[in-house]
Amino acid sequence: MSPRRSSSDDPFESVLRPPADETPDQKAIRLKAEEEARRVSQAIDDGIKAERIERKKRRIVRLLLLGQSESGKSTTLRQFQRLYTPTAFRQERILWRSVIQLNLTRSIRTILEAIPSHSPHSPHSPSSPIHSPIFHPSSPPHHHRPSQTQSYRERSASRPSSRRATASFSGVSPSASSSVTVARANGSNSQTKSGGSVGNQTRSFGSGNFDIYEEDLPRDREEDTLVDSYSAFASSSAFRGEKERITIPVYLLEIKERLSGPLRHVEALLISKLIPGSASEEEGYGKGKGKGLGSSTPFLSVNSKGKEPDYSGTDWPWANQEIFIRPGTSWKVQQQHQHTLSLAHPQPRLPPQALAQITEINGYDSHHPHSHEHCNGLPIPPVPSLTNSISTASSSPPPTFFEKGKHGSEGNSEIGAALGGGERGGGGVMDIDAIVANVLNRCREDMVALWSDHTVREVLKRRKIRLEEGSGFFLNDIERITSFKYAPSEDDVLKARLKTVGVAEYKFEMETAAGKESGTEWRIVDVGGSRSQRPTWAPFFDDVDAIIFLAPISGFDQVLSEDRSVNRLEDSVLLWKAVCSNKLLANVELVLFLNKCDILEQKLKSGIRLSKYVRSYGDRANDLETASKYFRSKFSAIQREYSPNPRKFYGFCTSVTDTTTTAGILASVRDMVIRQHLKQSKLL
Ligand SMILES: Nc1nc2c(ncn2[C@@H]2O[C@H](COP(=O)(O)OP(=O)(O)OP(=O)(O)O)[C@@H](O)[C@H]2O)c(=O)[nH]1
Ligand SMILES: [Mg+2]
Repeated sequence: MSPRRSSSDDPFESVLRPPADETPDQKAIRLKAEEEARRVSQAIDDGIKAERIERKKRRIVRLLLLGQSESGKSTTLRQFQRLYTPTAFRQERILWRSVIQLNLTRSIRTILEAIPSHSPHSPHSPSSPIHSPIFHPSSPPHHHRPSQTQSYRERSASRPSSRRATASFSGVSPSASSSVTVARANGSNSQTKSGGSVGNQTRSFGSGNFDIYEEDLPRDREEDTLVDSYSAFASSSAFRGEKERITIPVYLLEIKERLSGPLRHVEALLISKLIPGSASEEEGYGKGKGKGLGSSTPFLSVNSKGKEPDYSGTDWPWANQEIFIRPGTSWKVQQQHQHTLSLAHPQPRLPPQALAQITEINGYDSHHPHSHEHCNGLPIPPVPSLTNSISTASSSPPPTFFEKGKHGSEGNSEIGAALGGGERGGGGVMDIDAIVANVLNRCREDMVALWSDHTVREVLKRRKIRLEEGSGFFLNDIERITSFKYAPSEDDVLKARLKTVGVAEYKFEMETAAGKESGTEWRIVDVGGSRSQRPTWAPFFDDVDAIIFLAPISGFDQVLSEDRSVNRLEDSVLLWKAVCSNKLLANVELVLFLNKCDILEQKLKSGIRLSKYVRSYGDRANDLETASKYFRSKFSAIQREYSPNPRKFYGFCTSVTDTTTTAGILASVRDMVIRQHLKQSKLL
């Protein structure tokens, strides 16, 4: 085949070919024009290159934080802030108080919901509230062991035998060399409520790399049966041993009744404060779809008429939903505004530099279906200014919650009046912070009693609710957090949980010596990690210098809260594969944080065997060191196998809530990223 014929296959050739009858003059003109076109094209290329070099000279480093929801991305961001912009971090600390109060309130609510309520046959049904003559909140409840008890029997139903389950995940080919096998065992007491429990799975799942063993019954169904089947008056005084009856003392029912209303009210206030026009993310299941937060919120109902809010039933809009903040809502700015309005607790204004750190990426957000003006597809009416609308008698002494010996639902009425203020009259203004602090302080004793009660611990254990391992755990700090003077510590801010939805880029003008020396401006991009959020990541893959990928390896026995059919560890591995194999990221440095090692260690020490969930772990020692080494080698093998170009493996075992260890790791990451950045600048 002649070259001429071959080139005639090119559709451009006939167009670009010089005319056969071209004169020498015409040829000279054509060549000149072509030369000029080449010069222009070269100038454009040079311009682009110069711009890149200029940007690199300015040393703007862009770091992307990736990983599943609750993996620790935002916590890592906060660690960067703590280390490199300490002044702003210190000044922002107070703004986290509401988040921490909300985390605590929700943990208590989880406990309250775990305690069985009144039996339909019990005289302690809601229509006949408990008035125990021997109970007084000022005395520690555990000093009283009322003879009258309620109990429930754990169902001793036989469970189906182990069955091996497999299913394939699209886009990821199984690989023997990087395989991790995850198995699940029966009744292993190894699930946390907040992360979703493996035991809730009703269907099999897995991939070539993950073989999941499903042996449990669906947890929710089992628990419902547990609660429904208790008998009103058990004769046993305490426990009859494992798998037997637990008696629920009356004082616990009283605490439950006293706390439920006020805490829901506090929750409503805090949510309204953090996200006026609150929205709930429309994902996962078992979540209250179609319910907007409008004028029928408990807060508004108590506020407008001073009557007691109705917290019962399923109308509670946030009952099963995690609260999130969209970057576009600038909750810190919002809170700052509310603090400025506050009369009871005025706060200093944040310096503009602290506020300017939050860069909103509105162009992206505005296309997102979960815009903050909508809740589950329904428009949300604007929420009136809360600070101005809560009226109470600030000049009169604080209302006494328990001092008049009121119990049960009357306690709720009183606190409702204290909160709503309609009945109390008075012309003062009490801000949300003051009301929340007041209510939490008054609930303090009950909350402490609840969390320290061994019946409660047993109920939680039976229900496989492990709050200690979940996000936003503050139950060991109730006294401190419910004090009127409570101001969050650095550790508190790092432990606080606030879900991210959307994408936000944070600019770091380094305050510290280390940062200044490098002369580098850092831009850290934090993304939402839940499944519905992941399509938002790709637009940020362009022009990124490094990625910190967080894989919470403690999640080997948990499932995703947004999809309870997916094991957390399996999800992390699949995500890691996707990131490693992404062509856009082929030349990006990847840093892996095998995170939540502290929780992993706790789990292993408590006797949970990793090999029950990860079959390929085999008979290795069930300790942190061996487990983290094992995970490191697995993740490293995946990177090696899936990366389009060879790249170095940077893997760290982390607990990003721990300030000391994380400081060293972030310093190494920073140095490595800067070194790579400089190298690339020189290459340009
Ligand atoms: N004990 C412990 N808790 C951690 C660790 N890392 C993060 N957490 C906590 O886990 C919770 C979730 O962390 P986040 O940083 O909010 O998770 P995220 O990846 O940003 O999650 P999304 O915003 O939903 O994508 C927070 O309460 C953190 O304090 C860790 O290493 N150990
Ligand atoms: Mg986050």
